[in-house]
Amino acid sequence: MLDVATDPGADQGRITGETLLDLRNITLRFGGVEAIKNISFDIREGEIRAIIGPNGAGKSSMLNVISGFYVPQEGEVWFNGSRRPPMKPYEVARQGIARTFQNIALFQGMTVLDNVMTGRLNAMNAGTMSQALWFGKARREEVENREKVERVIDILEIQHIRKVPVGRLPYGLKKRVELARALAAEPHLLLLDEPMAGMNVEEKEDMSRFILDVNDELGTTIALIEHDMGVVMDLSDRVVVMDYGRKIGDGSPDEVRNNQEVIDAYLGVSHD
Ligand SMILES: Nc1ncnc2c1ncn2[C@@H]1O[C@H](COP(=O)(O)OP(=O)(O)OP(=O)(O)O)[C@@H](O)[C@H]1O
Repeated sequence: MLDVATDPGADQGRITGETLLDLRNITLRFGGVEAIKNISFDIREGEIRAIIGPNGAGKSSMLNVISGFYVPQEGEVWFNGSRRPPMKPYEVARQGIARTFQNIALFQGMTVLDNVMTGRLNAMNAGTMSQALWFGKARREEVENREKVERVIDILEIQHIRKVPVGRLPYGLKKRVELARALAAEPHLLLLDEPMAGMNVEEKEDMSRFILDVNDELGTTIALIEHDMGVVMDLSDRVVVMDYGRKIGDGSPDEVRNNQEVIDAYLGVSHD
């Protein structure tokens, strides 16, 4: 049994598990620009991990390394205890890493339910022929897919809009549908790129609550980039801070809040 006092993953009274993702000495360059400079940090099973830093710090680049959109020139990515070879983003997704984007990327003309169902495409295995004939494995899979999608719809409280085309929804709800679609894939690790960007206070509160519910009820490990410091400090178990491609802080929200280099580079400047 895990012990809060002795378990290395216990931060601020919350127990998190073994290392799920381990980034070791990652360096990423775009021509002459070094977007990530020799950065190492890990993400533990079950935690909410924030990546913060001023504009241009390299946060999105880091998320893109994790999701396989960029392959770093140097360093190693370890996932679930194995070193990950260079992979295409769809292969990374199959390994159980899902993401949302800064700008909403949904099918605007399709209903909420259909959009969320597209999140399960990777998980569908039955052959085209049996799907066409609608029997056996394909039928069982369809029922199972619907059940999983319904659970996500339930947790994110979007039942009332399931038949509504996404294009007709307000911004905050669209972001929630995007979260639902990523979750429909049942990821081990969910990457959220600025999930609160462009939201009003009420929408941010809702989204924070849903992120906590997802982490709590589905046990999903979450890594997120976020600019709103109040949200970051409230939600996260641990925070990594980047500045000009370097890591300048890493620890609990309290540790990061009191780190002088972080205060100088970021918090002290724009978030007094
Ligand atoms: N595809 C690319 N080609 C060339 N340079 C890039 C590319 N993507 C990012 N960069 C550069 O890498 C650096 C880090 O950018 P990145 O977008 O990762 O920062 P960020 O912390 O996510 O910034 P923001 O908070 O503004 O989104 C910047 O100097 C940026 O101009």
